[in-house]
Amino acid sequence: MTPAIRLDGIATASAIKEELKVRIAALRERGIVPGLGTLLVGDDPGSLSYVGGKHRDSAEVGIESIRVDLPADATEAQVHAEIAKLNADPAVTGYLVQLPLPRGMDEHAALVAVDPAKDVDGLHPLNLGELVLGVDGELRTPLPCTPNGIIELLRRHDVPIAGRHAVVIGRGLTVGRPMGLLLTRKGVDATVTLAHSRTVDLAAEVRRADIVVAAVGVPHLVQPDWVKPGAAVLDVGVTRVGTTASGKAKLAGDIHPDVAEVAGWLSPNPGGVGPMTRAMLLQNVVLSAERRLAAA
Ligand SMILES: Nc1nc2c(c(=O)[nH]1)N[C@@H](CN(C=O)c1ccc(C(=O)N[C@@H](CCC(=O)O)C(=O)O)cc1)CN2
Repeated sequence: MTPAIRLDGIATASAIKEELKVRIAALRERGIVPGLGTLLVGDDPGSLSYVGGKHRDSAEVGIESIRVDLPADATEAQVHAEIAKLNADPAVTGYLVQLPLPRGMDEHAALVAVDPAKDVDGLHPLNLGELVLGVDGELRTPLPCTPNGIIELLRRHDVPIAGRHAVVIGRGLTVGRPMGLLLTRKGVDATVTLAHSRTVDLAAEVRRADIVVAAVGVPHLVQPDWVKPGAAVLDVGVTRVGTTASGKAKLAGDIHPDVAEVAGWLSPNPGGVGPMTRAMLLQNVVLSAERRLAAA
């Protein structure tokens, strides 16, 4: 069998960024300068790298950066004080609280405290609620970045979705749960199985899938003999499995590399879903600025 077509997140995100540059220039011409805020608490190496990437992307397309970093021992009161400042700052079109927060900190309380109109992660309960309620209609709220990036990656590679069976592995807030909602929206029209750690026979579920989204953080969980020949496979989970001789982090995805011999399409990891997550974040900032202009 021919090896899987690569679902290239870097090239696709690049194309999206070029499209966004045009919209950002139009906003700037009308006096609107889009600004992305981030709040990072602690020094988790993954989070530091992801937040750095978000600001590099912003600079590339003409979005201003407002970056707030707090130490890992910051108090919950300090975190909420920074959230209040970001809510009030007119330079911040939209912002996000980078997850995970340090152990013991209340993530739900932090997400609820974000002004829903500035939530560019689409993770505020009101915006997630709109996604549930508006599953068949036009949405005016931001969509969660990773699931939206996955749909966009599939669409831009002409992977058929409507009527196909998708198996999503993982029920987390940022990927698994919203992924099921996005895949079943009118116009997307997949049939979804949402699998998790208590799923009885995960391999059997995955074998029935035309589209597999793995977001659990278990290195090489999905084996080649689990995958239906020709399926589209998206590798979302990342685990740091050590360091290279030069001190760089060694990363492993949820998909065994030999799946490339069976799948029809495969997203590399890194270079697949991660850059698409960042592109969808920029898109949410632009949408938020455009909505504000339309409402003025
Ligand atoms: N507030 C949020 N926190 C987190 C989210 C989220 O959507 N909102 N999702 C994940 C992490 N994530 C977003 O922040 C994210 C993950 C990966 C990448 C990325 O660009 N990955 C690159 C590799 C980067 C590296 O080498 O470290 C790739 O896959 O090529 C961006 C964002 C949890 N937290």
